[in-house]
Amino acid sequence: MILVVDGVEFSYGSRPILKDIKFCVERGEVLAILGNNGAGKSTLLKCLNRILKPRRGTILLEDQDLSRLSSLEVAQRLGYVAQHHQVTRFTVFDAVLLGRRPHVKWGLTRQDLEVVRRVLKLLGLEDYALRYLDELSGGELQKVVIARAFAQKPQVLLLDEPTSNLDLKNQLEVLDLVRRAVQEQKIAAIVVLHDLNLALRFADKFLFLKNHTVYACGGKEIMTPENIAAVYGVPVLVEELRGIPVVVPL
Ligand SMILES: Nc1ncnc2c1ncn2[C@@H]1O[C@H](COP(=O)(O)OP(=O)(O)OP(=O)(O)O)[C@@H](O)[C@H]1O
Repeated sequence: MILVVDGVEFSYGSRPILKDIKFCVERGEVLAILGNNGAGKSTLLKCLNRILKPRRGTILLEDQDLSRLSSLEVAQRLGYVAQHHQVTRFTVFDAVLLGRRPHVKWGLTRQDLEVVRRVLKLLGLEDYALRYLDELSGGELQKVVIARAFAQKPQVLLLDEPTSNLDLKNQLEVLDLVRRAVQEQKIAAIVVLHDLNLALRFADKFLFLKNHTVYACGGKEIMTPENIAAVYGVPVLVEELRGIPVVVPL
């Protein structure tokens, strides 16, 4: 297991948001975190990246207690893409280069620049390298922050709604790149998604959050009409279309 979460609890002030959260992720796996607006998905990702400190519970990253790692180790090993992005007057190249910062010792190496070039190419951003972030569209910016997380070469990618600003082609491309990176580099990705069909297409494992806790966690077998209706309050059909399961609201 690359990540084991056991009994995590978190409150904003006296308001409990996460209770007894338990799940694990293996190398080579993409886990989709699913649930209603306000269910606590982003809060959970922030606990996993140590932006927030759980009140209780343990998070093990490759058998090491996350709370005992240095900030540098956290930055080297966990790549986090937030739901909202700050726009700075950086070029795309420099913004992606920032992903290498946790790995830089004395100065940038040729290898760091090469990683950035490769990632820009992978995401189809080569022609944007010298453009400024505040001159990009929402979708272009989203690809840049994903590129930065890729350049970081983390052990676990934590992506909060990475496709929310992307058109259909880019949604499929970006999630396919995440999936390939996870398989090829034997890392893991934990992705918050609202689109159940994208989740079914790209994730290996699914975690439903409901009433502050894990309602269900497992493989495709948990993506049943009963579970989806219970979590989202919407009756649905789950049918196979050319071998791909598709969720259709009724
Ligand atoms: N900084 C904060 N202070 C207090 N409450 C917060 C804070 N951030 C989030 N919350 C509350 O915690 C709950 C969970 O929020 P969170 O953003 O984790 O939900 P989410 O499942 O990611 O939602 P969405 O799907 O809408 O993005 C919500 O009720 C939200 O209002």
